[in-house]
Amino acid sequence: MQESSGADAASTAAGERQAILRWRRDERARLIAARLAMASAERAAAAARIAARLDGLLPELAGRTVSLYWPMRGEPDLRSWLAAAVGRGACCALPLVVEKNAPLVFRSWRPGEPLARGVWNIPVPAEGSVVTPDVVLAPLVGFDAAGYRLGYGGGYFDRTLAALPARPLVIGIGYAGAAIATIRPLAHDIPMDVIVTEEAEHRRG
Ligand SMILES: Nc1nc2c(c(=O)[nH]1)N(C=O)[C@@H](CNc1ccc(C(=O)N[C@@H](CCC(=O)O)C(=O)O)cc1)CN2
Ligand SMILES: Nc1ncnc2c1ncn2[C@@H]1O[C@H](COP(=O)(O)OP(=O)(O)OP(=O)(O)O)[C@@H](O)[C@H]1O
Repeated sequence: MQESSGADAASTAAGERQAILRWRRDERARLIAARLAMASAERAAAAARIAARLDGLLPELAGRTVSLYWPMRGEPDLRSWLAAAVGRGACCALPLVVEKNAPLVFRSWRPGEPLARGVWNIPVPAEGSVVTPDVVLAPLVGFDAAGYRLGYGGGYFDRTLAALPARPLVIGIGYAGAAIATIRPLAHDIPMDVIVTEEAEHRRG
């Protein structure tokens, strides 16, 4: 019957989605553990190489608004790059979860300005004004050759990029070891324009 095969198709699709979400949860755990197993000197060396690539990709920072992130769980630490970017005339910003399952908000921040604790205890600007970045550096847990990013599973960057009035330049940031064959993209996943690791720059398309 028409209805029952439609219902079967819908439940197959829902089952497949559940399987993908479970698989992603396991991949996240594996990739985060691998990253945390890197020696801190190795992570720092990789971050320095990522920073040098960013300088090549973003030679002109004056007047641009760039969102970064406060590193956690072994993410590449680009805070000294942020300080240098401010020195070159960029407005830097950090993301903030203002509401669960809603887009992120970006607040301007420069070294020395006060921080407060956000979700997961992530430091967030206490006072910065809300800005709309034209470059977004999105930390990633995993990525694939099509430019899709796996994050911590909150869907925050996808929601944020979907909600911004104009599409910023989106740069995924991670270690070369975060490469996987596919993140098994779903309809809501928005690919990065470029993914930068210590080893390479992967451009979409
Ligand atoms: N350094 C850094 N800051 C960042 C991000 C990031 O990836 N890195 N974010 C990038 O988005 C935002 C925070 N992202 C978050 C993503 C998920 C959850 C969270 O509560 N996750 C659930 C699991 C969700 C699920 O699997 O359904 C949990 O851990 O319980 C919290 C914050 C903003 N700040
Ligand atoms: N634009 C959107 N609108 C509504 N829900 C969304 C949107 N984008 C993502 N989601 C939901 O968020 C959930 C998590 O998405 P996903 O697994 O892609 O997160 P992530 O990219 O790993 O996390 P994050 O960006 O927070 O680091 C999914 O179940 C998805 O349905």
